Amino acid sequence: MGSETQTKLPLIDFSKIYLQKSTPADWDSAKTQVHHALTEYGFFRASMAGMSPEFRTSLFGSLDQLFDLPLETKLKSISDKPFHGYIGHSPTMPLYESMAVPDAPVAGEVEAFTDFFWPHGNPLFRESIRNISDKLYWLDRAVRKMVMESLGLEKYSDDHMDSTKHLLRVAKYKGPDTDESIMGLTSHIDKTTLSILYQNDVAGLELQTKNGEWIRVEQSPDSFTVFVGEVFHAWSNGQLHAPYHRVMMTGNEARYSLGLFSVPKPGYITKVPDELVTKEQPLLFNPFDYDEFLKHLFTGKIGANEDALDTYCGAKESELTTYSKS
Ligand SMILES: O=C(O)CCC(=O)C(=O)O
Ligand SMILES: [Fe+2]
Repeated sequence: MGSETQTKLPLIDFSKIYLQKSTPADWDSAKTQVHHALTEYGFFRASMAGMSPEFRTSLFGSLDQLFDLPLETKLKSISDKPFHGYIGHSPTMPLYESMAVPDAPVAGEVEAFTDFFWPHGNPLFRESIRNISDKLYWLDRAVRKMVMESLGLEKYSDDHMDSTKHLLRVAKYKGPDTDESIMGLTSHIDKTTLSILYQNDVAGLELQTKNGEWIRVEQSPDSFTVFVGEVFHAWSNGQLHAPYHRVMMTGNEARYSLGLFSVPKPGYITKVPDELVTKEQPLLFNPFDYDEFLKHLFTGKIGANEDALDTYCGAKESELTTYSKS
C-alpha cells in the first residue's frame, strides 16, 4: 500500500459554464486545463454551482433512507448484469453497499427506481437524485466535448455523445469504528469512459498518480471528482490516463457517494480515431464491443485485472477480439 500525499488535485471551475454565464475564453481555458489534467493525472476536481446546503441535506438524507431499507427489500434489486443491482455484505468489502440506476439521465428511469423501493412515492428522493443525475450528466458531456476539442477531434463529438450511455451508482461505506484506515473499496481502474463522483463530507476516496503516489481527495460541498476509465484510455490510444483509485475508511461516520459512469452503448464498436495513430504512437487497442468485453470479463475468460481491456483487445495480443478490423 503506497504512502498518501497531501498534493492538491487539479481543480477546474465549471460554475460559469454551467450557469451559461461564460465567455468562449472561459470554455477554452477550462478545456486546456481538462486536457492537461486528464493526460497528466487522469483525474481532476470540478467545481459546480448550485450545491446548496439544503440540497445536500435532502440528497444525503435520501441516500440514508435508501440504505436503511430492510436487507430483503434491497436484495430484490439484485441483477445479474455487471455493475447493476444491489451489491453488499461482501466478505472482502464488508463496509461497502451499492445500488444502481441504469440509464439515470433518461426520462422515467429515476422515477422507476424510486417507485420500485417506495411504491407510494418518495418525491424528495426522486427530485434529489434527478437533480444530481442531471448535473453529473451535464458535466460528463461537457468534459467529453472538451476532450474531443482539445485533441482536435470535434468531428467525433456528436458520435461520441450519441453512442454513450450512463449508469448512476449510489454507495454507502459504513464507518469502520476505528482510527485505523480500513479498505472500503479495493484499488481498481474503472471499466468506463468517464466516471464522475460526488460525495458527502466523509473523506475516503484516494486516487493514484502516474508515479504511484496515493492522493486523498479533499472534501468540498461544491466539487465533483472526474476521472478517466479504461474505455476512454483505449479510445484515446493511451493519451488519456486511467488512474487506479480506492476508498479507505476511518472513524465511525458513514460515507455516501454517487457516481455517474459513462460507457459505450450496446452494439457500438469503440475504435481509436485514425488521427491518434502515428508512427510515434502506434495503435494500442483494436476495435472492440464494450458489452462483449464485459461478457469475457464476467464469465472469467479474462482475469478481472487492471489491464483487462488491454488483455482483451490490446493491439499486440488480441486473440480474444471477435470483431475483425476492416
Ligand atoms: O465511492 C467512491 O468514491 C468510489 C466508487 C468507485 O470507485 C466505483 O464505484 O468504481
Ligand atoms: Fe471506481
